[in-house]
Amino acid sequence: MISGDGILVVATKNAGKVREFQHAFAPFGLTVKSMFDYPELPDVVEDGTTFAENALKKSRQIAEALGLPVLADDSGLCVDALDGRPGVYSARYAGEGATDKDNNLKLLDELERLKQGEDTGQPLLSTARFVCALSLYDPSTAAELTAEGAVEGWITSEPAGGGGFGYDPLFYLPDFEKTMAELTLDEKQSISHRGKALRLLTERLAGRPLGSEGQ
Ligand SMILES: O=c1nc[nH]c2c1ncn2[C@H]1C[C@H](O)[C@@H](COP(=O)(O)OP(=O)(O)OP(=O)(O)O)O1
Ligand SMILES: [Mg+2]
Repeated sequence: MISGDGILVVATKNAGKVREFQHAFAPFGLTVKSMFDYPELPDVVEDGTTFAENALKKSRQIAEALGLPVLADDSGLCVDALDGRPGVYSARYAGEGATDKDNNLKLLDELERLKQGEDTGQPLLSTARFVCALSLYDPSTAAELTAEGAVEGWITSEPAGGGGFGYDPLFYLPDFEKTMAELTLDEKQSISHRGKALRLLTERLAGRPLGSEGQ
């Protein structure tokens, strides 16, 4: 068990992530708490150069502050036509404090600009992938468990869907003929970067329980 009392703390201030983690952990009888439940804790500065580095920084800082095992997620969108940007800067692509809408507008603007005004009549602008790094850190042993997942898709100039969060309305999945924002929570979890990383993490957790190093 992760914390023994049916509570799992996730070091996030993203309501969309909280919803997805709650959905994923409900079948395990775990209630998810997030940084919305601990407003007194200071923000973690995400100055790592990789998703994994930032995820560890978030899980370790919050776990040490609370004295509990903590899960953190660092994720983002890597767009091929932009050489992998915005990547680890996805949340602040349009600047510090940017909203999802600001970031989506900036992404479409940059990709349209690359076409230099040429109208191809083609809504799919570039291949892209969502990447998610998870870190579960146990402050009592300093043990860290990690997992990464990715999902491939296309950036579309025709946003669609009211589900999900972040760049989901612009992320088109050819197999579904839908954007990520048009999927249900279950569907998104079954194919998403976060869903894949979570399944890997829970497999690794089962194989090597936290708090019992060396087994
Ligand atoms: O499933 C996703 N669907 C759409 N967009 C997504 C997804 N997963 C990450 N993203 C985007 C949102 C944000 O622009 C950035 C994450 O940044 P990231 O720093 O990991 O999260 P955050 O600052 O929103 O919350 P927090 O750090 O408190 O967990 O990538
Ligand atoms: Mg963040």
